[in-house]
Amino acid sequence: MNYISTRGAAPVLTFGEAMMTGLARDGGLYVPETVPVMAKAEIAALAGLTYEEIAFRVMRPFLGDTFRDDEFRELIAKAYSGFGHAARAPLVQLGANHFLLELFHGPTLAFKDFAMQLIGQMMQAALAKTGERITIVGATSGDTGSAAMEAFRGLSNVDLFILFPHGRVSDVQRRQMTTPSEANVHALAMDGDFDDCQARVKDMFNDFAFRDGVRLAGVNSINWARVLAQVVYYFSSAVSLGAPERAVSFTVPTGNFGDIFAGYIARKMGLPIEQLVIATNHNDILDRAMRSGAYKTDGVKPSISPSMDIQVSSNFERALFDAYGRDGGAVSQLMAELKAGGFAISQGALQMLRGTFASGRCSEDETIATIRHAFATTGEVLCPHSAVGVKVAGEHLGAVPMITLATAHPAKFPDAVEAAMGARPALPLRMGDLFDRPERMTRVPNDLAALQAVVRERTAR
Ligand SMILES: Cc1ncc(COP(=O)(O)O)c(C=O)c1O
Ligand SMILES: N[C@@H](CCOP(=O)(O)O)C(=O)O
Repeated sequence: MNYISTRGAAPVLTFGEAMMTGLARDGGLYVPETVPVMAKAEIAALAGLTYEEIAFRVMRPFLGDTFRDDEFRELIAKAYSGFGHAARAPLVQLGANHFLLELFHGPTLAFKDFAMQLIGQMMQAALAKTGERITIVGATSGDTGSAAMEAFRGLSNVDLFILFPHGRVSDVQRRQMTTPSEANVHALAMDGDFDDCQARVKDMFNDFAFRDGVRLAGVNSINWARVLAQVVYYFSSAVSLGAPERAVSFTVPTGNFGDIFAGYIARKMGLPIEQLVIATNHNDILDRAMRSGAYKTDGVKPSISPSMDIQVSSNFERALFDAYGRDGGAVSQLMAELKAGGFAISQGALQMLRGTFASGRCSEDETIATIRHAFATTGEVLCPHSAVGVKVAGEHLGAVPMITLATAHPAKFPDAVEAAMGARPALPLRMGDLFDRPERMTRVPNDLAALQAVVRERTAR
């Protein structure tokens, strides 16, 4: 299985190489050259299997010979052993034909744990074979960072730096990143918004002297392995509702487009998905682009669903690559225009995107109202991101079951939940002392050279 860049000018890599490389050297994102298709009988055979076994069967065809089968099974087992629910990703019913996929039972209470716990295991296994030491730099609007800290803290061959927008993540998210005491993890509170953090991470990858000097790797969803691990729960939830005999639809709270792109891959693999609905908060660039055909940034607006406060939606590039007939030159041109503020999607590409994704947006007031309504009618306490999904899903219900992804635990965002319900959800017992632990973080400017200096200084030995 080969991996190629969305900009068409980087070396073709294996799965293992793409995982350790992160951003392609031409600035693009790696995607599989071809997507393996599962036969209907193979999908049907997933029903009733453990989450771990489904994960093995769904991901195995993408891996080539990076891991032996027994080794990969063991990595999967270790990755999900710390989850607080036997089903890993349980479904609960919200309405007649509407289900919620709870993706927040991992160690840091967000869907990021599904991929981050596995990539942590896979990277450790790969590094143990080569004896290498790497530096991971990641950008976060709150959840990727905490999940990465949990997955990589204490490892002797990894230094992890997480850039988060200062003052724009919830207190729980910040503390999840600033309270790990292990010396190999570093929380950097940067001036700016998430888009700035993500842009600086990509700048570091595009500075080859720096990149090669510190042996830079990435665990944002620029890393294909992150997207791949997220494909699994589309399969596990769909088969439990009758796929492949019965089609299902998904609504996905969306920011960086990684999670919904995983759904797109599941559909290409043969999973019968009727609708794939993008749900945005008031940072609605994706919804606007789908409606108007113009992808134009207009500044990140803080919201009560802060993890989705994103305008430059990294993985949209992967969808554009397919929408433009896998023309890397065309994608490079669009990304150059994006740096200057935006681009117009061609008619042909727009037609493909509209045929593939539906979309909707949810205002701040609607988010609050949805949390309140879901609790009153079902007893389910939604986090604000999941509420964005539930509200938009409500506009797309049809004959087939709709599955809305619940991407984080409500206790990560107690202020929004309290505003809706008048009560603050409690953190799980194992995290009960989060607010008593000492914090450790470094304030950094939105400046590439200054950030590189911090990374170099702390990785020098
Ligand atoms: C809680 C939560 N919901 C939704 C999203 C959006 O996911 P994606 O960036 O994959 O679109 C994020 C951030 O990624 C998140 O942390
Ligand atoms: N919402 C994310 C933003 C980064 O997304 P990623 O999937 O590319 O890592 C976060 O919580 O950090």
